[in-house]
Amino acid sequence: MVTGAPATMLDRREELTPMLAQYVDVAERYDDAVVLFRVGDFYKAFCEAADEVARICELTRIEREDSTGTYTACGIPVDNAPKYLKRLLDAEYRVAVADQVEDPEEASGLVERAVTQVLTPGTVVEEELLAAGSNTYVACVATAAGGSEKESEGNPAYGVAHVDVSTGECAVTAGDAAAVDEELARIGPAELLCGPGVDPAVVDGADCMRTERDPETFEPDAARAVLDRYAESERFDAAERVAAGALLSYAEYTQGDDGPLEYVRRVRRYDPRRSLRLDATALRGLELFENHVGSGRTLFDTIDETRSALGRRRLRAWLRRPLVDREAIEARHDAVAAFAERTLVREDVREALSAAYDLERLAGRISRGRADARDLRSLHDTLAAVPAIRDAVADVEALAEVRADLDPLDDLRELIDAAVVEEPPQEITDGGVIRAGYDDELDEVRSTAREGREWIANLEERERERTGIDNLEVGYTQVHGYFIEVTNGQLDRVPDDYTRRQTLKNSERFYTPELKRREDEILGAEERADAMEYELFADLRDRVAEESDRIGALADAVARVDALSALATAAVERDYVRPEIVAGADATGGDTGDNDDGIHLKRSRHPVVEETEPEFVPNDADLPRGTVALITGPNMSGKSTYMRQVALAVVLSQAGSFVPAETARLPVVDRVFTRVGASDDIAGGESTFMREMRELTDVLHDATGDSLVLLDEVGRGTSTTDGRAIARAAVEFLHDEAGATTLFATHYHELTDLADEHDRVVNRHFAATERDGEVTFLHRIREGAASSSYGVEVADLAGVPDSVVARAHDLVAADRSDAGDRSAAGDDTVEATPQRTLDEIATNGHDTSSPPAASGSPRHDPAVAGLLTDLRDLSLAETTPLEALNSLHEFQRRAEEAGDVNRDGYDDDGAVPGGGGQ
Ligand SMILES: Nc1ncnc2c1ncn2[C@@H]1O[C@H](COP(=O)(O)OP(=O)(O)OP(=O)(O)O)[C@@H](O)[C@H]1O
Repeated sequence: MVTGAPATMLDRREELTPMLAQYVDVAERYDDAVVLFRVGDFYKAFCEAADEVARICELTRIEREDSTGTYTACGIPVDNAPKYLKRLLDAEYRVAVADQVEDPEEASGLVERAVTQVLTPGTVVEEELLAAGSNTYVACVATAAGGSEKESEGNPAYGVAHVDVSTGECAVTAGDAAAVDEELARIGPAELLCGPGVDPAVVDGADCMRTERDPETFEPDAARAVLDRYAESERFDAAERVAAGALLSYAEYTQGDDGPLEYVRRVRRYDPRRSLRLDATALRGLELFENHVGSGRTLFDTIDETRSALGRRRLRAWLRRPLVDREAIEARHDAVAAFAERTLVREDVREALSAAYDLERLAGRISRGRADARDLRSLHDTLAAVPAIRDAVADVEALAEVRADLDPLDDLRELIDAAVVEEPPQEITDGGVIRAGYDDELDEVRSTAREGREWIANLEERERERTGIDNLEVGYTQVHGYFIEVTNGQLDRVPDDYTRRQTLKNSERFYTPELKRREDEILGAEERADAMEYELFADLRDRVAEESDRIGALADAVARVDALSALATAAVERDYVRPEIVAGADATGGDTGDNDDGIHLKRSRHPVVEETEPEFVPNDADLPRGTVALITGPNMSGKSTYMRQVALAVVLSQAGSFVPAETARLPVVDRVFTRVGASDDIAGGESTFMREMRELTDVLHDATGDSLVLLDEVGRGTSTTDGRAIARAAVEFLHDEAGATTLFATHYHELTDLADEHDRVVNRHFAATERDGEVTFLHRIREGAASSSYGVEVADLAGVPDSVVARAHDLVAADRSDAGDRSAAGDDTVEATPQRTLDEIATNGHDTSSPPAASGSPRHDPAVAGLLTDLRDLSLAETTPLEALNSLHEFQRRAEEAGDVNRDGYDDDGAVPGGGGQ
């Protein structure tokens, strides 16, 4: 990274021109950033920095020459800066913008320049660089003592703070290492600061830019001094104080170090346990906001019917932190129901919301003194939309609370309307912003200018009359100002009071003393009017900024209305039902009633899959509290989808939404745990199995009787024996110790006998049918355990060569009949299902010419048994196609050796490398 002052300039510092010396001074002070230096209409970088900026922004470098020699420069046009700034931020650069801080025309000598802001990925405020519907956060993790000593007894080890500099939202919490990981996953910061003493492993999961700060800003006293400017420091834990203080000091630094950020109006302290806990694994596994496979659609995309950026951010926050307070959940359901039942109210509100601008970010720009006249007009237009929203919800009792908060701020709206013209220009320094009638003095100055212009407009006619020169003309040029033009033929009629101004080929231009006086008057008046307008505007902006608390409260209400009406729209359009929240259930520790307080869904659907699956099959879920449901069934039969849809119903319900089902009775869950397939892709440096075990550890440590646990094929990353043992032990623990409601999808059919020994373990399975040799998945959940997994059929569907499929069928059939023998002998109990067994399916429609299994057949040979075990244990997820072929080749060889092979009919294409004895 090329930051700070270019080395080549430092080397010859004494020789630099004053401007470049100024550049080097600034660049030295901001040595962690690339400095963009305002020169005329460009932001410039020089020497090495110029090379880097040119490379990243794809701009041309130019060679400059001055008295001190040649150097390279690169300029970003000021008018088009955001586009290039974005590229620099994307390349993980911090950008210090050094602006001219005095008027170049008034400067004597070198114009003074200073860094007015430091742009970083987490602290940008430029509208063009921000995603409208999501927040951009910078977060900070710090220890209580700023790293100089270990945290004091009993207090949480880490503080985690985050701030959105564009809206001023700032919050802080504290917790242990696991809580930090979970919070960072929920916050999803664009940039992260870490205090000294923070174990790097703690913040390992955050995938964002890291920013180094001076360790001094994490000193408890220094941090407290900063936090004091924003909040009552005593309210916070020691670690929270350090995290919030250091973070706000960084936020101030990025905004030009002008002192406290007015628009950070409060520092909210929160307890993550007051919301449904979803850690990084759950957020990913349930695909709430990210989905890298399949359709790429997420739950949020599916239900996002918001009309404003404000509402979109709110809905996102609701989904990220669903509630655990039953009353609060029901209050949201009441409001959503009210909107859902009243189509007209909903439509009126949504139409009015469409006119709303992003109040939070407008308020931020106004407080920062960055708002232009158009921003104030946008605020006006948004305020003007509020009465319509209020009127629409007037008679709806469930919306009374939010209605009360919808203060249209009439005084502010009227003030802006009286002051600012309807369509103001972008620039606030060139006049044309303030309405006539707003300020007497301005009106007078303007009328002086107007009268002057009128006097000039009539001058031509008056002078023609006075001089008798018929073709005399009055005109104006930028350079020479007003003039009276007389053609050469008429020059002898020019009166004495005309003074020559300019000679042209066929004419002369003159002025009179009165014309000169008027001209000065007009120009002076216009200049004064512009300056007065700017002052009046800045004053108006300050007055509006003083109301930022009220604007903030209104923004909050508008965001709520938008999110609630969006949830209602999603519910109506997608046929969701209001969940009944089970009495007595309250994950905050309230009484948890009787056995009936579990999850009960009738004909539930997966909200995202049903959008793309034209014939989605709804399924019931009846899971009394503490039930452990073992779900078996073929691959691709719908197990994962089912488990996720149950969890999504819970998440949606607690976020305040209705749920995709015919009826729903749901408890309040404290935490959703997942160990589902998605993490396989992101195992990173760890083995898949290690990752799986880590996730399982979290579940087993933290799940409670109020938790919902989804486990998908736990144990498959290791050998069958170990995997099965781990899976069984985990189920027993969840049932006996944690008491968590659990959905456990597994291919270990042996586990299904757990239902015989444990009260709350139940077996469910997904069935498939077979017609004309083809397997059809019914996607329907049934009582009992599945008999087999149809993995071979799925291999067939996926296009595995016929010979391999046929051979696999044979091997499975052999293994099955083997198991059947054992089962008959009483050493393996598999609950039978009404479905046909795989053996039947496998041998029906495929030319499996292996001999029928019988006691004493070669399959009982230890060599064959070993072969079968190895075949089963082969982890396909971790095997490359080439390795698979080699393994297959090896299996064939061993099978042949065992003398139990009938390869006729399997060798059609002889595709095995090395020939395998063909
Ligand atoms: N209820 C349903 N109705 C219609 N289609 C469904 C249903 N459930 C799942 N599907 C479809 O079946 C496919 C497989 O589903 P899913 O991934 O849930 O199966 P699975 O049993 O978990 O498979 P595996 O054991 O291989 O992980 C999905 O892509 C989905 O499109």
